[in-house]
Amino acid sequence: MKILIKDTTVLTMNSEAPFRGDILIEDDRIADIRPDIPDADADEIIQGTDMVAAPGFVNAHQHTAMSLLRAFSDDLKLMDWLDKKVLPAEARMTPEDIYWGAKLSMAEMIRSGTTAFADMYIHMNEVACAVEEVGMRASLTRGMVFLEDDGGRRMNEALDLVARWNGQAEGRITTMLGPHSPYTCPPEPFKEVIALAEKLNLPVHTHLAETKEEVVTIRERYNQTPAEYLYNLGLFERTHVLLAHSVHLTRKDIGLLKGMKGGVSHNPVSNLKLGCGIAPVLGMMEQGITVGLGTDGAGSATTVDMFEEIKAATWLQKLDYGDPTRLPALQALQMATRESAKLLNLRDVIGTLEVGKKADLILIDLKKPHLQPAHNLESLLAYSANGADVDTTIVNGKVLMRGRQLLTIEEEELFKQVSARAKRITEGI
Ligand SMILES: CSC[C@H]1O[C@@H](n2cnc3c(O)ncnc32)[C@H](O)[C@@H]1O
Ligand SMILES: [Zn+2]
Repeated sequence: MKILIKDTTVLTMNSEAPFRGDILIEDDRIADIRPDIPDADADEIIQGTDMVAAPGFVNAHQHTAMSLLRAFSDDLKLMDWLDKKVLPAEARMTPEDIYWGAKLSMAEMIRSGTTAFADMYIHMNEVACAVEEVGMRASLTRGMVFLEDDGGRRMNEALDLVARWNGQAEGRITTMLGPHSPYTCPPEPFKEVIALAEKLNLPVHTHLAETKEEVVTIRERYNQTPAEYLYNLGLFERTHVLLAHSVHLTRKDIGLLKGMKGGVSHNPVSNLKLGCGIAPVLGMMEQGITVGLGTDGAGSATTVDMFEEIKAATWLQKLDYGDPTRLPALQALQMATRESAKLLNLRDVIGTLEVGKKADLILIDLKKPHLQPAHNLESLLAYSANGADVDTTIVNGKVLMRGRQLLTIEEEELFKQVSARAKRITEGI
């Protein structure tokens, strides 16, 4: 199968300036990028005039099925929100609910230009089924809380997910192990997970230092910061690690993360809405730590549109430093693409438009009042564009949305399913 995107503006997300050209996709890969590629034997030609072709966004931290809890409970502190609202609702979620919730998030992600995501949640087999069907790329993790003895059930589910799904769906699905956080995972089970991750060569996906309360709790329990806790367990030297949040880090903590494989998913909209604080994004980057972008679940962030994260990320750093030159447009866009791809351990696979990489890309329609005139494309995309400007979304060489029509998700049925399920799950809570 050959798809030729003609006469478009190519933004690779590497350092070169945007340029006019064609993009040839052969099967699942980008085969050529240059002006005037002959269209003789293309199976499909997409006219890219007035569009920007860019790598699809990589959402580095999601709880996809939490879309079922969108706008269910807002304006609460993290622990009140989790304990009083989210956990009771999650206890009612069936595997089928998770399947439909994940699909709802995927519809929103495809519509807003995300092609890959990292997900930590429960009933992940159903999320994998939805990913296989819908055609996105995902790194899936069974989130594990070890606050009471479950006879190894969560760990078995995590390993079962790995055995069944790692490398499946034409290689679009990869897996990680997911101890939820320092405050829900005591040292012994955490160490067990780290040993397994090292043995099975799997990355670890966890939350870190999201709130000040977490810092106080870990100090009371272990006389350490949350980052010291993970460091002293040996996590950073043993495997690739994806750390969500990392808002409350000391200078010393940042030093402990330096040199780690993997890095940090910054989730600025969730952090803003839950009043968590501003992550030391530039401080981490100065130490060479990879910082990508994620939304967190729609239950906290309310949307999973990466354009919102890009805006929030850059504006927060400008505000924090009182300096508008900080975290400029291209760097914020790179966080959402190339840097997040590194966090998913897919550095050589996706995240930039390059010949030989997987064909995960989007076309953004510039013929919109808020995207004219086109003085500077990077500024337009980072500061003016939104998810609804995405015209076409392609993953692994397959078109998932063309002209804003979803091709692998039937939305009428989806909306019917999620509204009934969301009502049942949340009733009376
Ligand atoms: C055990 S699966 C993952 C678990 O994480 C919960 N969660 C959602 N958002 C957050 C957040 O911002 N911080 C910590 N934990 C979060 C989710 O509800 C699941 O229970
Ligand atoms: Zn999270």
